[in-house]
Amino acid sequence: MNPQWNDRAVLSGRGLVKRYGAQFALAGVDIEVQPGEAVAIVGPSGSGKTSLLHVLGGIIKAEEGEISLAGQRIDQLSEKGRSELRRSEFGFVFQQGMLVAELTAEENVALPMLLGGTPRKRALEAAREWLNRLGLRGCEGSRPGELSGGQAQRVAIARSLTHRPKVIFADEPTGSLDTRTGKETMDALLVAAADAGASVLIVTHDRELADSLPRTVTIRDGRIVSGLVVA
Ligand SMILES: Nc1ncnc2c1ncn2[C@@H]1O[C@H](COP(=O)(O)OP(=O)(O)OP(=O)(O)O)[C@@H](O)[C@H]1O
Repeated sequence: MNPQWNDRAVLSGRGLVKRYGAQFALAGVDIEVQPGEAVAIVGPSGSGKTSLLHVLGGIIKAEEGEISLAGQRIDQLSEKGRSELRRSEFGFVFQQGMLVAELTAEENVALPMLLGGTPRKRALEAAREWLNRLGLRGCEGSRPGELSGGQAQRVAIARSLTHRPKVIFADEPTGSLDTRTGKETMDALLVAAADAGASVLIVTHDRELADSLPRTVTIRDGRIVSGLVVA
């Protein structure tokens, strides 16, 4: 391991480069996330925010650079290894909850656990507990089409946390909600993540939301221009 890396960081990226043809989505990004830390990632449209989230979360591979999770290199994992990592160590919340329409709220939340081999009864119990923590008691049997936008995002948040991931990656998680519901949903995400001891990386266009987090990283043209250092 590079001796300059901070042992405390739960997630580190060094020299990350991601290209699409001649276009640099990431042009050499260094970033460190501490355990339990909540970090906003802001920047103009097309600056590389989603690319950074996807590279760090193992959804896509960078062409260059090193990524480390709790001190272990993860950037050289195979597709299968990255898929297992995403399922066991990371949680994801997207702008549209991406819930499975045919499944109930509790089945949606239980899904990552079921895929990870947890017995159905135990997975559903844990799912109900998380739904309860996110203020969704009574919605366990509802399907996504029967939920409001804010409720659906809370289900997605519960789903991202049930397997106790080290890091949650959230891409515009409140982008499709009205301001008040967005703020309530964001608060719910931050409280639940803190409860679970997970770090959170949140891509957002919402300045107010970003300012409410302890640390904001600004990215421009694929490079971090501020917020590199932990406050
Ligand atoms: N799949 C892709 N194919 C080609 N180019 C891409 C692809 N994904 C991203 N890019 C390009 O990479 C650059 C960074 O895109 P990215 O989506 O990471 O930015 P962003 O900051 O998340 O943008 P936005 O705020 O609009 O979502 C942009 O120039 C974009 O056009």
